[in-house]
Amino acid sequence: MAVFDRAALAQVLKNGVEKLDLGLSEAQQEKLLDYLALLNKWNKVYNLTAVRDPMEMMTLHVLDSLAAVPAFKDAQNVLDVGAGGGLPGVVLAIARPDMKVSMIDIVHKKTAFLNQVKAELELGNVTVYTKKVQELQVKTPYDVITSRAFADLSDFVNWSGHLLAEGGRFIALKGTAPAEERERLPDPWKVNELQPLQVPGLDAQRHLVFIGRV
Ligand SMILES: C[S@@+](CC[C@H](N)C(=O)[O-])C[C@H]1O[C@@H](n2cnc3c(N)ncnc32)[C@H](O)[C@@H]1O
Repeated sequence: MAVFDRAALAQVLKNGVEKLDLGLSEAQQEKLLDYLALLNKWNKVYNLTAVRDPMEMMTLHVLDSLAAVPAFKDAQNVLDVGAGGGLPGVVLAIARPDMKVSMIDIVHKKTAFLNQVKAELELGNVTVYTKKVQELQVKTPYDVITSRAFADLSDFVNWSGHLLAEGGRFIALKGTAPAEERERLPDPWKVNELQPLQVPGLDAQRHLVFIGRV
């Protein structure tokens, strides 16, 4: 089993943060490492991700989510749908402590983990829900709703559209984002932008799909 080499992981994180020009403090980078340590520990029992090697988790999960952070520049109140082990929600919450981040998942053991992360890392900007997103009702709608590896784009907007504020937008983190999936969005939704992402240390396609009301 691969060991959790914190010093080596810290170096890869530092290089990635510099490449992405995110300007995260040392304290934020330490929190990201603490999160990875928790994900690695709980994964052995809770099966939160199929990725088992901490160094792969750093690139495939943490840096992958960090690459999306600049897209949330103007966001104040974000929902991560199907957050699973906290990707991208926990990473966003650490990178942007000024932004409220809610995460929702139907699987109780995943949200138990997210609540544990919230408590241990003292993430006061995080809220966790255990239910189907279709059943979530909130007083204040979200200005950005995001997801990563969640569902087909049509299901994503159909199931969570009632939670998006007027003038808000969806940001889906996707691998290739096939044109066919982008083109058959139901009314009133349309893709406004498809932005390729470069994840440090990852030689694979990544895209952000921005969706808004027509
Ligand atoms: C493939 S995982 C992705 C997890 C995480 N976003 C990531 O990138 O690692 C999809 C997650 O969506 C959750 N999910 C599926 N249907 C859902 C629904 N209707 N409402 C909320 N969560 C849902 C699943 O339990 C699962 O944790």
